[in-house]
Amino acid sequence: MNKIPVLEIFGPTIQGEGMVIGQKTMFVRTAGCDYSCSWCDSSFTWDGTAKADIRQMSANEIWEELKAIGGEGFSFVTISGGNPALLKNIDSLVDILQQNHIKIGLETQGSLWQDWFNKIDELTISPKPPSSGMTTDFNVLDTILSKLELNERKQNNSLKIVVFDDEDYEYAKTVHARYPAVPFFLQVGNDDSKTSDDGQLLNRLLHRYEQLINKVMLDDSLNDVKVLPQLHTFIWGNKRAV
Ligand SMILES: C[S@@+](CC[C@H](N)C(=O)[O-])C[C@H]1O[C@@H](n2cnc3c(N)ncnc32)[C@H](O)[C@@H]1O
Ligand SMILES: Nc1nc2[nH]cc(C(=O)O)c2c(=O)[nH]1
Ligand code: SF4
Ligand SMILES: [Mg+2]
Repeated sequence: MNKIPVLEIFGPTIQGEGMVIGQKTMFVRTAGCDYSCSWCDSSFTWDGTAKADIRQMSANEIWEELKAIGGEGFSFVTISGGNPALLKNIDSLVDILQQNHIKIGLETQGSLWQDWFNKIDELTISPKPPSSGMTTDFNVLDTILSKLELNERKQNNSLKIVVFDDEDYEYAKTVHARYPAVPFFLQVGNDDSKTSDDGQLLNRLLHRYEQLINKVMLDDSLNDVKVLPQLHTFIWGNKRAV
């Protein structure tokens, strides 16, 4: 079957995270994940609660829907999930987007490789810290990062670690020390990703952002790093598909 399981197609919005934060983009969110992070803000992609909303779509159908929703108002598409790296046939979607001169971002956790990673313009790998309950297979991560390094295309890669607590922070330092040449982002963890009280959430996240900044500023082992919030949560809270 040549279809891609899709849960959401939305935008244009801004990329709220990481290496191209602020970028105007459409999103394609695939269903299914090989992880089950304790704090996943998109758990509906894998926990069965949105099973009825999954659509099996061809790459062409996804492209048509992107145009139907986004009109002429986009030149960038971000593929996220779930873990899009579970899906070999995203290759066909990547090809269609490139034929139409659309730049492509990818969000994935670094547990699986696909050859189509080589065609992604802005590739974010987000290994998971201890608080997620997941364990990083550093052999796999090494392989993925060395494949990207060998890639001749001039693409941009980055590592982005979400931090919830001190143990996560130490984990982030380990990852940065292992791959010092890869652009490195720290992201504030949202520990209340179900609340609909946007005001309270904003206060909480701003406070946590300040704490993370303060910590990094005093830390000589994290110098060439960028510390970011999830900008979209500041604006839209925990709302879905924004
Ligand atoms: C929902 S995931 C989907 C892509 C891929 N599975 C991954 O984890 O990289 C997209 C991004 O959201 C981050 N994320 C998920 N839950 C979060 C939370 N509660 N707070 C902050 N970031 C979160 C992930 O770490 C990842 O960088
Ligand atoms: N605006 C916005 N930015 C994002 N960056 C990463 C997202 C994701 O869920 O992968 C995301 C998202 O869902 N919305
Ligand atoms: S890897 Fe990403 S989508 Fe999968 S459970 Fe973790 S945060 Fe959620
Ligand atoms: Mg998200």
